[in-house]
Amino acid sequence: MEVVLESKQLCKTYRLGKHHHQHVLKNVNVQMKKGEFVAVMGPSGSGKSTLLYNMSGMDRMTAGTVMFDGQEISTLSETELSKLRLHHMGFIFQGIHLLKNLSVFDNIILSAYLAKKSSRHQINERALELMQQTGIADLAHHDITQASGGQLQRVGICRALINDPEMIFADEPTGALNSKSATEIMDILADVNQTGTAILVVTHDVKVAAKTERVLYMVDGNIVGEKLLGKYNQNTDEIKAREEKLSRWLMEMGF
Ligand SMILES: Nc1ncnc2c1ncn2[C@@H]1O[C@H](COP(=O)(O)OP(=O)(O)OP(=O)(O)O)[C@@H](O)[C@H]1O
Repeated sequence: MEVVLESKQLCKTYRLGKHHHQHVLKNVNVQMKKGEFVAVMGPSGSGKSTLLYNMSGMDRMTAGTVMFDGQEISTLSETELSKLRLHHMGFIFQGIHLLKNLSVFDNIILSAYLAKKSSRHQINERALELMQQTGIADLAHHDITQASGGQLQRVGICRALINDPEMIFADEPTGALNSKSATEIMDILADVNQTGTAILVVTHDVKVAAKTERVLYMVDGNIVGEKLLGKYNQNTDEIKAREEKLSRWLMEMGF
C-alpha cells in the first residue's frame, strides 16, 4: 500500500537558554500508509504532541526528513506549508481553536472558502452534509459560544473535513469530553477513516486507541514499540477484546 506520511531520523530540539537544550524527538522513524488509522500513546512529556506537530509541518523539525504524499515538507516555505495544510491535511485539537465571533456554520466553511477548491454552493452543501453526519445540523446558525464541549468537537471535525483532506492529525480529540461524548467522537472518526482518510491521533485513552488499527508507544522521544490491532469494525462486538488486548500490551510497555 502507498505511504502517505513518513519521518526518517526526525529530531526536534528546543533551546532553553544559552547553554541548555532539550532533545524532545530523537531520530524518530514513523511510516503511515494511505487510509491508515494510527494512535500514538506514551507517558506525559514523552514527545507525542511534538511528533504530531513536526510531522504535520505545524512546527519546524531540527533534523531529519518528513515526506507527506511524496513531498519533503522541511524544504517548503511557510506559504507552501500553509497551502499544503489547508488543502491536504485536517487538524483536530483538544483546545479546538474555533473563532468565537463566527457562527458554527461559518467556522466550518471558512477554510474551504480560503482553499477555493469548490464553488461556494458546493462548500455550503458539503458543510451541511458533514453537520448532518456528525449530528450538529440544528446548530448551524448558533453562535459558537452556545455549543457544548462535545458539540464543539464535532464542529472541529467538520472543519477538519471540509476540504476533504488525505490525512487528519488529532491531538487528544476526546481529552476534554465525558466518556459518552468521547465514544461518539471516536465513532465519527472511525467512520471518517472508513472513507479512506488516514488519521494520526495522540491519546492517553485506551478506549480511543483501541479503535485505531496500529498503536505506537513513545518513551523519551523515541518510538519503543508498536501494537497491530487491525481495522476496527463497528458492526462486530470486538471492542472489549481489543481494549483488553491493548491494555495488556500497554502494561507490558510500562504505561
Ligand atoms: N515550545 C516548547 N519549548 C520548549 N519545550 C517544549 C516546547 N513544547 C514542548 N516542550 C517540551 O517537550 C517535551 C515533550 O512535550 P509534548 O507536549 O510533545 O509531550 P506529550 O507526550 O505530548 O505530553 P502530554 O501527554 O503531557 O501531552 C516536554 O518536556 C515539553 O515540556
